[in-house]
Amino acid sequence: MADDQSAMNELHWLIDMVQTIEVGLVVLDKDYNIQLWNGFMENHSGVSPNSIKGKNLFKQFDYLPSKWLKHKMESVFQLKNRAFISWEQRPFIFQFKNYRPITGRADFMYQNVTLLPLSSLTGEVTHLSMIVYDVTDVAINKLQLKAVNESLEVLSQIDGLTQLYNRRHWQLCMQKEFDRNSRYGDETTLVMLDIDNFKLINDTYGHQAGDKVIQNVSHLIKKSLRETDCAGRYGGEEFGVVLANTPAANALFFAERLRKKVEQSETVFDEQIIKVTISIGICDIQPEVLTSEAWLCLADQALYQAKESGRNSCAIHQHNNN
Ligand SMILES: Nc1nc2c(ncn2[C@@H]2O[C@H](COP(=O)(O)OP(=O)(O)OP(=O)(O)O)[C@@H](O)[C@H]2O)c(=O)[nH]1
Repeated sequence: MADDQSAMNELHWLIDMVQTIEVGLVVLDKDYNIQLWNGFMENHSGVSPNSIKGKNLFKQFDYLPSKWLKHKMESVFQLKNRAFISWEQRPFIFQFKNYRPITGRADFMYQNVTLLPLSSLTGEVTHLSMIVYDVTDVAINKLQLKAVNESLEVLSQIDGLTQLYNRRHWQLCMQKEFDRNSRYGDETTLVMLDIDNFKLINDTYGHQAGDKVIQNVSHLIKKSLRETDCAGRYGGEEFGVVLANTPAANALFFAERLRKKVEQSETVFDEQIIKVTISIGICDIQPEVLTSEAWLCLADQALYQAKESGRNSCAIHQHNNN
């Protein structure tokens, strides 16, 4: 008798907690009919448990991304696994207003949602539970930080993906070297390089894999530099390196070393090994090169030549006086 009383108490407490907890709890049957709708869901939707019990979730909330969400729910039923939906994937599932004072600027409640299979006494998954977490504070903080970082990054000289100089800053750097060369006649060489058949990498492995390849090549470039060299990401998968105090013949050593390093390296993405090669164009400054733009153009022509000769190779621009 005492045990019964205690069990009843426990059940009562549990029900009380389910109703008052600051987390949304919904139980659905296999036809997506609502079997449980706790106090959190009632408070934020304005719909009471009594009025919604037995109703179809997707008919009741026609804004829900039904195809996508049903697909996720189906997999929970079939695989008997949990599924998670992060606010970064979709800011919210339920359109609830945000009432939090600190993050008052958010128009809606950001949510993380867990889908949980619920088994019957026979072990069969007959229902699933949606657990809805209000993560507005975390999301707003993260978004604000991201916005600040983004504006700082735009202002800075560094390319976000590769951590090399961005195009704008690299071009300034190249211009400075060109001017210095005009004044002091130092030997300076420009090296332009480009990942071969990069479109194919993106098409085969996806853009994220492509980004990782770009990062890997950038890393190898960085490791090959001396302190006085200046490397930047000129375009998507094209890079420029200004080698100060280096004649073209020596730049070829640098270029060949880098070409081989890239050829031998591997980028691992999603357990797949991706191998790439690069083509390289080299151009030093001779009297006929009158501007930094012309210098860049000649190095680019040499790069084109390297591509034409079958890729994975280096080409030096031959000046008319040579
Ligand atoms: N993943 C990724 N791809 C990029 C980025 N920037 C540019 N690309 C892609 O790089 C590819 C460059 O392709 P193309 O210019 O045709 O050259 P390619 O396929 O490398 O061929 P070759 O240069 O002739 O060897 C394009 O598909 C761009 O979309 C980036 O930041 N990340």
